Amino acid sequence: MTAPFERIAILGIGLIGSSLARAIKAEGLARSVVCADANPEHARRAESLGIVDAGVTDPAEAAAGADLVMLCTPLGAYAAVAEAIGPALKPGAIVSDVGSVKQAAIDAIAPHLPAGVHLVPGHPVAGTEKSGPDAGFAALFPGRWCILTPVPGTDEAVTRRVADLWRGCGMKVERMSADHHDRVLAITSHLPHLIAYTIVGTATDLEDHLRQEVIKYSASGFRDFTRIAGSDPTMWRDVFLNNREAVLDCLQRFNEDLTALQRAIRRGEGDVLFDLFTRTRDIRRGVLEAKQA
Ligand SMILES: NC(=O)C1=CN([C@@H]2O[C@H](COP(=O)(O)OP(=O)(O)OC[C@H]3O[C@@H](n4cnc5c(N)ncnc54)[C@H](O)[C@@H]3O)[C@@H](O)[C@H]2O)C=CC1
Ligand SMILES: O=C(O)C(=O)Cc1ccc(O)cc1
Repeated sequence: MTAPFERIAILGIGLIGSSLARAIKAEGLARSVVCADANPEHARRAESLGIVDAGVTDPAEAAAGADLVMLCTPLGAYAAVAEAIGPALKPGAIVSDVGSVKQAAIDAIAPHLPAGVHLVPGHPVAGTEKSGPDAGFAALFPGRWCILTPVPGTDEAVTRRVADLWRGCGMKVERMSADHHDRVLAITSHLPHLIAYTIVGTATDLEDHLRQEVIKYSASGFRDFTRIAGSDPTMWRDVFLNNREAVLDCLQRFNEDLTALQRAIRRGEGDVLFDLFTRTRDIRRGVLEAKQA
């Protein structure tokens, strides 16, 4: 059977890039997979793991001749990477990405693409708190959602090729506007990370003797927060800088709700707490049911 792609170039071979490379190899989705990474050790490591056919540091070298170029770097590197690869892209090439914010991704990439090159932004909503090429695994994707945010007017056949790539990795694919994606992810992913960073930071700032106790008696609730707060600082700095408005909007609502809870506790309004906790428990049950479906 012929592979759907001749040559896929993955730019940034960290957690997501290397997971994708592994899945492409495992499922035979391309005849060759190459990567470029600004960190030469990551490019070499990907080669020695056998998950790419060649690993280089120059993104233009990797992108030259590729029919699909997938940006898998932190969002803050997108504009420079897109500028570097623009002149090397072959006519008809598809440029896509995996970034956690979509409107900023489009704004950073689109101006650097020559006419005749297609842009299909995407976001596999699957990940972990780990980073780098050794952290990746092909089983990251099956059963999870991948959201594509093509701009109106994008060639339907091209969008379908990218959707089929992610389906080939085992993902379910959905399409929406970049703006809608960014609002949804602000509340479901970005705010939870901000809260985890904050609570772990607050615990760290406690006086010395209390901090030791926090680590020693860390119950599972706090441990879960430390997992999320252990996520890559560069990646998450870039997420917040690139989804500023939607995150600030969620944060505003969150602060108001937190203040209401604070008042209920101060006033001893147990019914307010009980009602909220009952509603949130129903949501948790719904999440578990959706996972099993
Ligand atoms: N970590 C996660 O759970 C998820 C991350 N994403 C998105 O995937 C992208 C990558 O994230 P991860 O794989 O987690 O990060 P990572 O830190 O594991 O990998 C990023 C890779 O990009 C390389 N890199 C950095 N700047 C570069 C540049 N200018 N040129 C070439 N390579 C460069 C780094 O050396 C590293 O190997 C981000 O845009 C993030 O928003 C999407 C879904 C889940
Ligand atoms: O590790 C976790 O709990 C995550 O939430 C992973 C994750 C991080 C960023 C994304 O854009 C998508 C998924």
